[in-house]
Amino acid sequence: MYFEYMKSCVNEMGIEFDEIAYGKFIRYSEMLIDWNSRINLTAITDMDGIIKKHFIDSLKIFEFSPIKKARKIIDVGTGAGFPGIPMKIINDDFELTLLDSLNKRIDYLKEVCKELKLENVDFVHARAEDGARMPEHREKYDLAVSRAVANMAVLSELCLPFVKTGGYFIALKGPGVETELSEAKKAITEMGGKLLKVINVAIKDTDLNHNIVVVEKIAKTPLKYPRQAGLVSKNPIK
Ligand SMILES: C[S@@+](CC[C@H](N)C(=O)[O-])C[C@H]1O[C@@H](n2cnc3c(N)ncnc32)[C@H](O)[C@@H]1O
Repeated sequence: MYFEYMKSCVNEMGIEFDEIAYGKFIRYSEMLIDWNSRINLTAITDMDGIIKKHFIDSLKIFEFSPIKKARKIIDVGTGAGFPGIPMKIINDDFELTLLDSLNKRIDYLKEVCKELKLENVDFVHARAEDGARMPEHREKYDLAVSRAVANMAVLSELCLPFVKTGGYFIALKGPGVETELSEAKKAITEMGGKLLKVINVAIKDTDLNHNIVVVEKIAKTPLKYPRQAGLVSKNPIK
């Protein structure tokens, strides 16, 4: 029912979309609804909402086309797998790490990836503040992505330490991003980042207007960051 809709949204970004990918999205939506009755994953439970507000919203990240070249991507605070899993379904050319601080969500993500036969996916149960201090994760990624986890100042401290110099951190944001960005200038610079661009995207057949905030990593993050869990959100860098 949503095949043509998804195909046209994805094709618009210069990416192929076929029945196999569509079948995976449908199975993913079924698992999301099923697991959501036992563990809290999402407030959006109707098919139309899942397709547009979760799947297409996540895939809009490819509007910034240089990320098609990323080979190692981490999704910080992935929750029910957004945006990481939709990205992986339509483009299998990268290694994906899904990080979340809630173990029940990690269990669910493992089941989804097994069921959808998604390969080269790693699962990390940790707070981002701790994960980014682990040598196997620190400055090891071409791209860190995150949606609906924290404001830009906090998120920059949580995500940029994972990114290699020359890589990107991308936050998927709703309206009102300008205020957040003006309050995050210092945090982005401190973490070795530079705001590259904000891409405004519309989701077809909805009134949703979202923003893809692209930050380039231009220098190493000082070792004192991220600060310990609790401090980052309680006392954001300003
Ligand atoms: C509102 S949900 C958003 C989930 C998903 N990214 C989405 O867009 O639907 C926020 C998620 O971030 C996780 N989270 C919040 N703070 C975190 C932190 N410091 N480190 C790791 N995960 C965190 C929560 O456990 C939750 O799963």
